[in-house]
Amino acid sequence: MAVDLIVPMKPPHAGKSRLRGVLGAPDRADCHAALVLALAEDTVAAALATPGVRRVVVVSGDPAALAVVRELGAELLAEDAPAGLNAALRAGERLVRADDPDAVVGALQADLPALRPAELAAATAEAGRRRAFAADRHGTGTTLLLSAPGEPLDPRFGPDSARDHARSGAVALGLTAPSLRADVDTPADLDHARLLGLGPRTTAILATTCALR
Ligand SMILES: Nc1nc2c(ncn2[C@@H]2O[C@H](COP(=O)(O)OP(=O)(O)OP(=O)(O)O)[C@@H](O)[C@H]2O)c(=O)[nH]1
Ligand SMILES: C=C(OP(=O)(O)O)C(=O)O
Repeated sequence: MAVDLIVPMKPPHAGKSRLRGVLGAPDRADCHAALVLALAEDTVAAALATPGVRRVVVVSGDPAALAVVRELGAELLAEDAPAGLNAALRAGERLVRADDPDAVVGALQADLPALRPAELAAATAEAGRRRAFAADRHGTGTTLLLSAPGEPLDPRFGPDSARDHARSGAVALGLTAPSLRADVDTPADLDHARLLGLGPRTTAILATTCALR
């Protein structure tokens, strides 16, 4: 069954605060924003390359970031005023359901730079027609939430979202899929994703533009 994915993305200079200073000198805000954008680009590129993924809609309030992911082939939904992650996801869900009320809608985090299309495809296959989620490698956060066909996504991202998605009735996916579970919030997460194999854009930022400190 085809899946329409919503990818929420804060303006790169504002997002991923726990990674601030990991690149360049501590005051290199441009390095930080470039890294956050590269994480999202690699995530979006992998999602677009995944069999069974029909649409990838990026929701953001940052026009420059949206222009970059449009080049990759993503659709865009501009966020007028920041209303939070779950509100951004619900806006994306309304957009895709207007075209196909029976769609399977998914929320995919924008910080999965090691994501492999085969692992994302395996996750959607395991979900089948059930509302389901993939917890992050720590077991506390959520990297992917899928709706049942035509049913509400009901996103509950935030602290301990894996617990909240399970309590709300979503099925916890059991597949290993390490690249799908490797979201990057901290320098340790970035090291972990490097071991799995980063996508080309994040690799380039680390290698050329802003060397690791
Ligand atoms: N469009 C949109 N995306 C959001 C919003 N809040 C968070 N996100 C995105 O949701 C995803 C998960 O959020 P977090 O992992 O907490 O990322 P973050 O807020 O950038 O990170 P920290 O500053 O370290 O907490 C990231 O891809 C964010 O860019 C929001 O208000 N709007
Ligand atoms: C908001 C979330 O992301 P993170 O844990 O990466 O901050 C979440 O997992 O629900």
